[in-house]
Amino acid sequence: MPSRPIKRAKLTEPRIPKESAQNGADKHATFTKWAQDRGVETNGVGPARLPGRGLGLVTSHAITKGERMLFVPEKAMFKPNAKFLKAHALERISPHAQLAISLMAVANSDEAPLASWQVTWPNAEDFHQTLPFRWTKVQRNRLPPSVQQPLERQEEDYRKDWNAISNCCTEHDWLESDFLYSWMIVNSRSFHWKPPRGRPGSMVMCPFIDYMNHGPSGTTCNVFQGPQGYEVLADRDYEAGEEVLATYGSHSNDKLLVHYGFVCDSSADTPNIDDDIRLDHVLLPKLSDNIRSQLQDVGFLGAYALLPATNELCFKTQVAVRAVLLTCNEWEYYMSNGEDLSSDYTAAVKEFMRPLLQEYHANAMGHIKWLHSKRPDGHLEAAAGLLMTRWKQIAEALEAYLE
Ligand SMILES: C[S@@+](CC[C@H](N)C(=O)[O-])C[C@H]1O[C@@H](n2cnc3c(N)ncnc32)[C@H](O)[C@@H]1O
Repeated sequence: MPSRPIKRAKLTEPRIPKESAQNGADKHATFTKWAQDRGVETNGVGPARLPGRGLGLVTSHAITKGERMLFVPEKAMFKPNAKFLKAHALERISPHAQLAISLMAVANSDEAPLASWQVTWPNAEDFHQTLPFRWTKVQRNRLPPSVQQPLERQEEDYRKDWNAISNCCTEHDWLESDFLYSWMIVNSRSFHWKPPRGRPGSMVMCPFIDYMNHGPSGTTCNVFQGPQGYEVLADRDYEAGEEVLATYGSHSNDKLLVHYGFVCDSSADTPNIDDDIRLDHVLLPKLSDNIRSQLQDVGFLGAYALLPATNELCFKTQVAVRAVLLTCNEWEYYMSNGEDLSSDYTAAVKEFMRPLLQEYHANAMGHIKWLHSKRPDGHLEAAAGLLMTRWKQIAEALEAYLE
């Protein structure tokens, strides 16, 4: 293969100083030292490889509830390069693009000051496998309908960002694939930082905390922004060897899949209060224009869902179906009070939804069968594995409700 000029060096292959050009545990030890030299405090936690989730943070000794596990001072954060952005008239591009292009600039500089950190990040191929944004058309056509909209939005955001910085990349002879990689790194590992004393906020990268994997609300450590930096406190007592999680937000698995390329457990045995099974594509076509317009007026049009953790339809769905079944008076009473005026319509709502959910269940089973037929031995590659997991969650939630 012809060698490429240094300026075009890919972010996937950062120029790495000799002392950090190591494999496995060594590169993490080098990075840990690099982070500590910049003021990052670690207490009893370190990186480890975990099946099915890349790297994560694991306790090396017992930790008591409330103890500080990590601290990342502001000075250790990587921030958008204001000087670079100003020089290229890029101050008004999105915060995401500002951070991504600043990351590219630093990675392509002669010093490559983040190299020890970069080698701990996933490579472009990891993103291609797990992010629907990078999947083939065939794989994307197998996604649940509820995932299509956020996926289109993400693509639109990326396209806007690329259009905004493409001239700058041409000027520096940087490739779009490098920007895309940088954009995906920011997408999956950045934080919002609002400095004290009213200084403007931005998206930033925080060394070490970015090892932390996600857990649903109520199952994770407390990660919060203090005046000096980001802090992680133990939410409970930990034994040595336990994974320490953060929550990226109370996101459904659809959102986690589109945005981060994974899904959390979500079943009756492992209830995940953040997950929902979106039903817009089954319910909206059954609502007349008149009903839709009434729902729009009261802010209840769309975002209908089945909640697997409680095995119930969400309140919005209850309202929408009651808009079809009840008189105007009864419907308004239900909306205001959360209960029916006279007889309880919960069973009638369920009967209304039953054929729609049965059809969606048949659809889910069709996808599961197709995925299984591709690899009857069960060894699915990453994208197919994620699709299989999500369709199984959808099918199980629908079955539980229909029972
Ligand atoms: C901030 S990074 C966490 C560190 C990452 N696991 C790594 O190997 O570098 C976020 C990425 O970790 C993975 N991840 C986070 N939480 C996960 C989870 N609960 N299950 C599986 N993968 C997870 C996803 O690929 C996500 O985009």
